[in-house]
Amino acid sequence: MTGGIASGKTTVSNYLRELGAQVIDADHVARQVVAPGERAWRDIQEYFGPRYFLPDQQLDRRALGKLVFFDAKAREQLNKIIHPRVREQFRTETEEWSKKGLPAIVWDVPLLLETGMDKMVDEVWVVAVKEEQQVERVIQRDQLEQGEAMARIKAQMPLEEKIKKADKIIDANVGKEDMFDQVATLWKEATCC
Ligand SMILES: Nc1ncnc2c1ncn2[C@@H]1O[C@H](COP(=O)(O)OP(=O)(O)OP(=O)(O)O)[C@@H](O)[C@H]1O
Repeated sequence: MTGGIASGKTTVSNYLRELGAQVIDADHVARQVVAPGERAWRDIQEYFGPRYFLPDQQLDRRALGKLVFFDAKAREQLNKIIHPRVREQFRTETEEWSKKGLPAIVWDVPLLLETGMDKMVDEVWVVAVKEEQQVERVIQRDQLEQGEAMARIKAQMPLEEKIKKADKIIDANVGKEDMFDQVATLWKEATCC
């Protein structure tokens, strides 16, 4: 499952958990793989240096985030370090959960299409929200100015492109209850028979 910023991915994945889905969350995995001592943590130290680490050895996500927002080469390098580890962790966790006989496993990955991870799944679900609605949700949730919210939205792959690659679309322009009805139907289809 994927979708733009503040489209409703977390809301959908929390509901999927209620329905009994096992959800693997990319934000969580991305934090796991840079934990002190992990391979990506070591690679980041080697390439970016100690200034991007806090006194307790944790990665200074804010400092590194600032750097890669403005520096495309640094961003590319960081992605090169982190993405393979994230993919590996997804594969391992999925194998473990599959052995337990779960009917389906949901990957909640904001950059599913951008990173090519869509090639690793059976079905791509896109949580789709109109830009006006998205701007409103970003402004409200993150307390941002309109321009800043817009800049974040524009930095992402356009919704039309995501929709082209989707097997299933969740319309997130409607209220939560209506959105949950769609999710319940998709979950039933994916897990039945
Ligand atoms: N169908 C909906 N109707 C109204 N509000 C919604 C709906 N879906 C989500 N929201 C609200 O929109 C905001 C963003 O939703 P959510 O955090 O689930 O998005 P997200 O895609 O996980 O965001 P991000 O990737 O930026 O963390 C939240 O405040 C959430 O309560």
